[in-house]
Amino acid sequence: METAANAAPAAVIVAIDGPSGTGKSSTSKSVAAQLGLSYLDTGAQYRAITWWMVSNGIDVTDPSAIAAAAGKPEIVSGTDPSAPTITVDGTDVAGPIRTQEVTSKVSAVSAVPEVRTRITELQRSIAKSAQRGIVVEGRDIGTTVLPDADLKIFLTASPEARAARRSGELKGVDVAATREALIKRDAADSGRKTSPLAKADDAVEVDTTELTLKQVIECVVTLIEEKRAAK
Ligand SMILES: Nc1ncnc2c1ncn2[C@@H]1O[C@H](COP(=O)(O)OP(=O)(O)O)[C@@H](O)[C@H]1O
Ligand SMILES: Nc1ccn([C@@H]2O[C@H](COP(=O)(O)OP(=O)(O)O)[C@@H](O)[C@H]2O)c(=O)n1
Repeated sequence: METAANAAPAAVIVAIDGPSGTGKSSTSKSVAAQLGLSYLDTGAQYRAITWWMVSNGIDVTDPSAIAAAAGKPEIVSGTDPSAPTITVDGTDVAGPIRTQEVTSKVSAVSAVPEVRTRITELQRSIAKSAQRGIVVEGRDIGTTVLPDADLKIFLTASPEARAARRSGELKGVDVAATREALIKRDAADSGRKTSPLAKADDAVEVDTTELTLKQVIECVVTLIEEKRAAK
């Protein structure tokens, strides 16, 4: 039998939200790997359902067509932070979900309430089954998906820093065009009626503009360790 002295630490649920390019994915993966937690990229799930809609000829400018199809694809997320996976109906879509086409259409699909209800249920069930705890990153995790999370972080950074980071990844893509596309997507994600991108009242805001990725990771690990110690 385990005693209090050698018992495994209690499962910890961490929500990391914020706009594109603030460092959510890199921070969440690294923190989860360091602390032995699971990891869930909820943006990848919205991208996956968008990829399926586009691939199946659904008109993504028509919310009723999106709503009618929202229950059809089966989306499965692998939660190992060192090798996260995403499949749709058994097909690995990790590459196709990152195309410009999917990126430009994902905000319209993710704004449809039927899509959000379905994906939110999936996210809650994944978080519940993570025995050691999980880091979940997205836009509405602290506000809507996991309002009882042990720790909520809201990452921000200037549009210039975010655009420079993103265009550094997408080789050859212009920084100014990337900045405009990011600002447009932020506005759509923040302005939608159902669970918009927003900071939860009890989230810790971290501005990453002037921080290195290593500093952001250290900051989040420290906050989690403080929460665990207080549990
Ligand atoms: N603090 C930081 N300083 C510099 N580059 C960063 C920082 N945080 C993340 N990056 C880089 O910016 C890019 C976008 O980061 P990512 O974690 O994918 O952001 P998000 O998930 O919020 O969109 C990646 O190439 C990542 O390595
Ligand atoms: N919890 C979430 C996560 C993502 N999303 C949507 O999914 C899109 C892609 O999210 P992402 O995290 O992959 O975006 P990037 O930060 O990689 O650019 C966002 O622009 C939102 O429209 C959402 O609505 N809710």
